[in-house]
Amino acid sequence: MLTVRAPATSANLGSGFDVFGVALERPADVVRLEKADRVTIDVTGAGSQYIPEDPDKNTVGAVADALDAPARIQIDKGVRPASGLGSSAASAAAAAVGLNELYDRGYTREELVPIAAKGEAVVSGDAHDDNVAPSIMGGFTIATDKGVTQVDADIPLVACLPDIVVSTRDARNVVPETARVDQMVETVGNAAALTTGMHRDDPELVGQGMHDTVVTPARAKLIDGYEQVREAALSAGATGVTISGAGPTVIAACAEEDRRKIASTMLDAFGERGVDARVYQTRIGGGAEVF
Ligand SMILES: Nc1ncnc2c1ncn2[C@@H]1O[C@H](COP(=O)(O)OP(=O)(O)OP(=O)(O)O)[C@@H](O)[C@H]1O
Ligand SMILES: N[C@@H](CCO)C(=O)O
Repeated sequence: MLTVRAPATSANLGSGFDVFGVALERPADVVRLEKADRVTIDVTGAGSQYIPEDPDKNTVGAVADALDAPARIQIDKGVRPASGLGSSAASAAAAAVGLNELYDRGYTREELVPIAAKGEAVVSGDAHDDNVAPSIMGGFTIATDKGVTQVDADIPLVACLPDIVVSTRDARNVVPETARVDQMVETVGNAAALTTGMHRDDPELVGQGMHDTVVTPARAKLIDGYEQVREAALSAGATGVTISGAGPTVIAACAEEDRRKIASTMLDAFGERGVDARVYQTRIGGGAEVF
């Protein structure tokens, strides 16, 4: 029996749509795996009532298939599904890391990323690497079709999850099909600033680089109160605010000393719109751990 803790993640970070991701120190999924003749899945914890236990419909089933590694898999969800915090990816990442070890398959962490992404294809129709990469490798990741570049980074973050459900599938349907050249120029500048900020552990530069005028405004319409929460976080000292993954979580980068105030301000701003929310005071953390 193996136990794996795989962290929640935040993909996109504004300027890095479908490319950037960070591992969060908390929350996380905890997955227990044991060799078996066939794949069985039990799910408990946050939002478990909405998560299928059928191996053909759960992200971990696709990973077990890809690794030819049947197992009894118990998932304790720390990350609510359809949250924008890489819920489905955290389970897939934990299964990939755990089954690789349980069956001694010998893949490196980077090689496990496309295997875990097969789980993401089950739920969103596309195999994105931008959540599974940081959940497996930790830190800040740049996932492209050439592979994954990983940097250990230390940036304080606030992730505020409203009681709204936005599925990745729905959020992808509102992504514009085209962008103007001036928006492309701005995005390149922001993505470069963010990447440099991650190398320097600089929350100002990371926050500046989270600005995005292409995908985020289209998706913000799916999140009641997004603009108010963003404004509130910025006025409380956040260096940058954007939608986490496909939403509805709103994520803010900040200096350590402002984190608590930003967290309560974001909760209040959702509350003023009549939207219940919960908040995680977190930071960029490590990848999946095996116990
Ligand atoms: N192991 C799993 N954990 C969580 N959700 C799962 C799992 N397996 C299948 N699902 C399904 O995946 C869907 C949630 O995935 P989705 O990609 O929409 O959200 P997310 O992973 O929280 O967000 P994002 O990818 O935007 O960060 C739900 O329909 C859920 O039932
Ligand atoms: N990059 C993906 C992350 C969610 O899987 C998106 O924003 O749609």
